[in-house]
Amino acid sequence: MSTTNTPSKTHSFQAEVSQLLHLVTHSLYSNPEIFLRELVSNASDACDKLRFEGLNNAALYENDSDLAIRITLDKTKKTLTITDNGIGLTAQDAIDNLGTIAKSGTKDFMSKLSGDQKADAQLIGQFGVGFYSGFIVADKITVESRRAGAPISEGVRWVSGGTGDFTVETIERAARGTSVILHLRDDAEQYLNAWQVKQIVNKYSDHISLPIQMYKEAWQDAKEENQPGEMVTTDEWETINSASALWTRPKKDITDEQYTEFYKHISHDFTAPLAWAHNRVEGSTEYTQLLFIPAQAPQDLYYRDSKTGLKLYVKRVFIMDDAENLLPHYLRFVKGVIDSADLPLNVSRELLQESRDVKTIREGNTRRILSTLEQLANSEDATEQEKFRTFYAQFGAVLKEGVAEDTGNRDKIAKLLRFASTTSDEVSRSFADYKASMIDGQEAIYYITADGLAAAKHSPQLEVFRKKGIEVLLMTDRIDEWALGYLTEFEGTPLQSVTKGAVDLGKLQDDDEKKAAESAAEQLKPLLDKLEATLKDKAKNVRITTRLVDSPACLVADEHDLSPQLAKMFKQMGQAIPDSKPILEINPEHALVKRLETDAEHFDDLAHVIFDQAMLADGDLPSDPVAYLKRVNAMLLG
Ligand SMILES: Nc1ncnc2c1ncn2[C@@H]1O[C@H](COP(=O)(O)OP(=O)(O)OP(=O)(O)O)[C@@H](O)[C@H]1O
Repeated sequence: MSTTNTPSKTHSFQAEVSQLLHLVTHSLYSNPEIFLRELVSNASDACDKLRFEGLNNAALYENDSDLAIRITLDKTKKTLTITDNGIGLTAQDAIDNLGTIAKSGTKDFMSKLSGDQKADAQLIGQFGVGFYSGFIVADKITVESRRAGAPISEGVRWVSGGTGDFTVETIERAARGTSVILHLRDDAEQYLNAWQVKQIVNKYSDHISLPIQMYKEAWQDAKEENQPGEMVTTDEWETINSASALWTRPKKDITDEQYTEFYKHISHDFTAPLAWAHNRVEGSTEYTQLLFIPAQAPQDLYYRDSKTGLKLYVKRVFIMDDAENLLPHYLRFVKGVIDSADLPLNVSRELLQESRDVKTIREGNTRRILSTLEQLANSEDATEQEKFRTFYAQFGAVLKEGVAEDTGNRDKIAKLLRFASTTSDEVSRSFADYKASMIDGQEAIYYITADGLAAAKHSPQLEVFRKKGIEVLLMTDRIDEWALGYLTEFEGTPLQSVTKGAVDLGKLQDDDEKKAAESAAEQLKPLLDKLEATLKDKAKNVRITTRLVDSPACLVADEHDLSPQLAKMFKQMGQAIPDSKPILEINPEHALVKRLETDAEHFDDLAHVIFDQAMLADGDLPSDPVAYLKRVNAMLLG
């Protein structure tokens, strides 16, 4: 037992902690029992940390290497205590870690709070807020701890009633590790019932790889005859969970609920995963993979320093979080565990980069994730299909990065891509679907990139495709243009942007159309020259097109120039790009174009208006909007 050494000192909680505690202590919880999951999870993390530090410093074990988590109940004092013999806390650790919010998951949670107590309480129930969840059931928490390897005299006692402050004092503590003592509220006395606590541990924490122990209960007959017997607590410890790392167990012994709980434990995501893949891989490199595909993108998915990668274990010893070398960057949304049988226990991040085993594991993981996604995408089952839709809505844009990043799997990734098209507003058309509905004589897969669905759908460039009944894929993700730069064909069929270069409809354009276009180009040569001269600051050149039906003109990029979309994206990213002017294509059949030939007086204004309107049709502003308006107004009044 512990004795006090120094007087206690009072500290204030960080403002966010006070805010969080106010909510925790003043709300009614839909799911109060999650406090146990959170505290057992912390105890397990503390043991993992000791195992890891112990690899280089066996003295930290203090001759006791049997790591375990113990839960004890004291009906008289009304306390529930969770004790671990993990890494423990120094006094400073206790001040720093139990007085501030470190966990990004908790910050995430705080940002989701609505201010509506009922809704927020529901959120805590699902989410859990780490250590502070203890205050859901306790009106006072005492933490007693000693850091592994520290002298007995350097134990610490941290006490708080869950309001603005906490006290910290130095104590003597023989046992290494931490005890979290919950002084239960009157309305939380059900957690003094051993049977109930066991149920909760089974529900949420069965996957924890350490033994979670409680005193065994045994039936005792009554001492006097005709009196009822009762369950009594013995002084023998009993392990109440399976106590083997979940990924080491055979698949058939693991329920969906257990997989889901495990996912929540490692990811801090409160939504169940969409799918998982669990395999023991044998061969030149041996490892176990347990990979999860989440149902919801984290907020930091696109941040440069977002947490990526998997937890790495070597022969069940925890080595590191976020081992980014185990997955390519475009699969950074995947969560899970890799347990390698071959890597050395002292493996460092630097070593991981060079290891052949790691390369093999990364390739294996990539294959597995892509095939899991393929299964969902191709499933006949409506629920599985819905899962793929959810996946794609959350992570489709990230997956596209793989087209550029992962040459070896480019074809596999291309099969998973989905787009809206001129025949479907829903992002559901695959390249294969597209190919299956190509019309006779069609030789390419046509696509257009634009800022949004409306701009894409109404683009003048699509007019001829509509007229001929040719489907065009509508690509509206910022990354599409860039990714498509790496994908020139799909299973032998070339991909062609309808906004780049001259439209080449190949066999789809009949001879009469071709001839008509050629003769128009010849006839209108003087007009084209004049337009080019007038618009020399805006357009690279001006030419006749057959792609337009209802619109007078459109802008296209030259075959080898950056498309306007990509140019815009690079500009937004602050990158310098060569200045390239678009080509103005005009529709010789359109009345406005015809007017150009006859109305010399308004030629200049009309030429500029036609150019600026082509910009507007692409969803862009004319370079001088006021000049544009003046010209239009003058013409309206003229
Ligand atoms: N049993 C324990 N032993 C040692 N340290 C602990 C223990 N419980 C909590 N801590 C310390 O307190 C910190 C705060 O715990 P909390 O549960 O609020 O968030 P967290 O555990 O950091 O979040 P995450 O679960 O994302 O790691 C932990 O990071 C850890 O340093």
